[in-house]
Amino acid sequence: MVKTKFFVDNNGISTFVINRPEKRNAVDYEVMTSLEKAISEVKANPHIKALVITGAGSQAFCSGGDISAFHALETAAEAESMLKRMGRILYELLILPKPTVALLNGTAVGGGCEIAIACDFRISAAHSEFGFIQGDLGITTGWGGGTILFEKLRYSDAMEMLTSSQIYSVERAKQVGFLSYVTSYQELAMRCEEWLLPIITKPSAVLTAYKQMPIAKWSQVGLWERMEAEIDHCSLLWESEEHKQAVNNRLQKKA
Ligand SMILES: CC[C@H](C(=O)O)C(=O)SCCNC(=O)CCNC(=O)[C@H](O)C(C)(C)COP(=O)(O)OP(=O)(O)OC[C@H]1O[C@@H](n2cnc3c(N)ncnc32)[C@H](O)[C@@H]1OP(=O)(O)O
Repeated sequence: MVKTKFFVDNNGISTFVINRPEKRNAVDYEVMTSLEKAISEVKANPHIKALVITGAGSQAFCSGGDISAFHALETAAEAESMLKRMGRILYELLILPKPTVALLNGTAVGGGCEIAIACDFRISAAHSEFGFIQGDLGITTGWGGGTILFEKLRYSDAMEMLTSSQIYSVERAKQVGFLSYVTSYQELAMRCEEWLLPIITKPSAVLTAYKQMPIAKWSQVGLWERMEAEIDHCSLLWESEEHKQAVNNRLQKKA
């Protein structure tokens, strides 16, 4: 089964699907490569007006990094190589000069929440749940998502989401500003198109000019450099006994 899908509809709305429902749409190196290519295509193709990222099935949007693929990374240097690769992909997603939507078809945890916060908008099915669970694994966010969250949510709400590692319902996630809109799973795709149509019918130059406003600010405040610092912190914690134990516990649960 192909791990990702990418297609463009007649309105110029492109959709990237993480197609690993059997692994709750976990991100491995192949998914990273496909997402990198999709973002480049959206950026370069003038006929593409927007990018929607979603997951296959109804159980998960994305469960973050693929534990089976990444648990072999032992040293800080090995971890940093993976984390920085995905961190750069999420930075390119963040600064993409076209509207981006995380279409939350189900649960998003760990790096799944980091992908979601890198998008302009988050539209969720009513049953989805969200959690920056990295803290429970003895690490921090490691794809730059914590740094981005502090840019998009109120300080105290971002700090609570990150440090508590709690699982948020759609109601609580909407209340803290993590979600843009909530609808039924059945109407998710239709509501997403309704959301985007009044935006993508504006001239591309208008949309690009608006996106350049936060991009300029992020450049001035060194957002990428701050994301790199987050990645460095996560890399160092990757070697901790707490992280190793948490991952082994998770893998043993599977066994
Ligand atoms: C900086 C990013 C950072 C990193 O890269 O380390 C992270 O993303 S850290 C966070 C890593 N992710 C997790 O720890 C999430 C682990 N998964 C879960 O908590 C649950 O699976 C959940 C809540 C996403 C869904 O729960 P549900 O009960 O619906 O499913 P199961 O737990 O029974 O899992 C079904 C099936 O999927 C496999 N699975 C789920 N998540 C992952 C994952 N992240 N990597 C690899 N595989 C995953 C799970 O092992 C089961 O497979 P099976 O072969 O059927 O046992």
